Amino acid sequence: MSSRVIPRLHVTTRALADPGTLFGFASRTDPLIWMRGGAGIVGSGEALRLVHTGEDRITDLAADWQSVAASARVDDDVRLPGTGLIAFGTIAFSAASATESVLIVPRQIVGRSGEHAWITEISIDGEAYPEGAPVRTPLGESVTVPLAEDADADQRHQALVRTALERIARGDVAKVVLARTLTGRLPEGADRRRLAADLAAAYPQCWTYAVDGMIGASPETLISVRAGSLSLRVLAGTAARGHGAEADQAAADTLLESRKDRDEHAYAVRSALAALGPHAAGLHGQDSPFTLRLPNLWHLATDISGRISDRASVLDLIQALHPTAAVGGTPTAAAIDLIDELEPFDRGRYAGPTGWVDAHGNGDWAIALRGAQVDPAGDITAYAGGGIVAGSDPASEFRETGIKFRPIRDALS
Ligand SMILES: C=C(O[C@H]1C=CC=C(C(=O)O)[C@@H]1O)C(=O)O
Repeated sequence: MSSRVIPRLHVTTRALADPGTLFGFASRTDPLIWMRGGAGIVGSGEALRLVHTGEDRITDLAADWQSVAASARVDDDVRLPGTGLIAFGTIAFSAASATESVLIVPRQIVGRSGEHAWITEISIDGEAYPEGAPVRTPLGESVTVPLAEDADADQRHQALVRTALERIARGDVAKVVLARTLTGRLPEGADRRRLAADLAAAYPQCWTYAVDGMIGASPETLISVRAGSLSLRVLAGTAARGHGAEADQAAADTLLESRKDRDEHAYAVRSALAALGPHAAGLHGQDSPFTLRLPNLWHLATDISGRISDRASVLDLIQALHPTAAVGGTPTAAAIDLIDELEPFDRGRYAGPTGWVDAHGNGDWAIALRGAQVDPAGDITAYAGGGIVAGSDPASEFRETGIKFRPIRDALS
């Protein structure tokens, strides 16, 4: 499906005195946010929206973006990651999804990184240039929204996991990631920035994202690109935090020694390395995973970095990587077929790529986990899943999804 005609954008970035926290510069109803540890970018307004669906959604967005970048006039006084022409993106997990994959160029972006802060203004060529100072509005109150699940959600998820285990035993797949949903509704007028701000406060080590209603705090870096270098953090394998320091350390140690979790993790690392191989040189990661501590859980994690060998942009690398076995499975095509067969819902942007891209093909993208899609009317669908491999236990898998819902549940309570 194709986007509309590409307009010529005029982009100006200039340095800004310390703007304080950034959330207040985003729009209340449709915030564009990408933050981690107090640094990041927030956008308001919409200069351009590129939209695609289907099998070629990522390559089509990448091609459109190249045209936008090639024709834009950019005056960038700051020249840091996140300055100049930027689009925020959220991409549907599945080629079969009815949900749109989008790149959105805001009218205004306010950003900060360390000591530096900046404002970027974007106009469509020929238009009067937008005026000066960024406008911050106070964040609305947190809201309490119960997220509902069906009475038999536990039994249903366990039945799915058992079916997946049968298919694994039969040799159809070695790993498949299965998810479930919770639903709720934001009260009218609720400030969506508040949800993102609460997630960022509770999970400062995660990427807090908000793009086209997809809002969450993801620990998993799908891919970061900076001037020819790439890096990513692969996560797969999960354990609940223990109560008390000793039990907590024991939980991490058990996770690190768990054969089942190590297998689950290895599939995800292998799929990322295989996807990046044709585009990268000097790829390296740890020989064995480390345990990543988050407020709600432990993950097995591997950091990978390398150099881009073929001038691929961050969007090209997303096309190569998505879906990794952290959210799809192994082998990829058979796992995606199994997900389509077993999960009774369209994943939308859940487990899809979300992040930002600049005019040079740099950017940071996470896998859209630990979040929810909030539609314009306020309907919320939250998603969480887990990797199933030989040896997975259906009851534990259900509990694991419960732990992964905590960020969004807590932010709404
Ligand atoms: C699929 C999810 O998490 C993935 C990322 C980290 C650990 C995972 C796991 O242990 O199953 C999943 O692969 C999710 O949060 O919905």
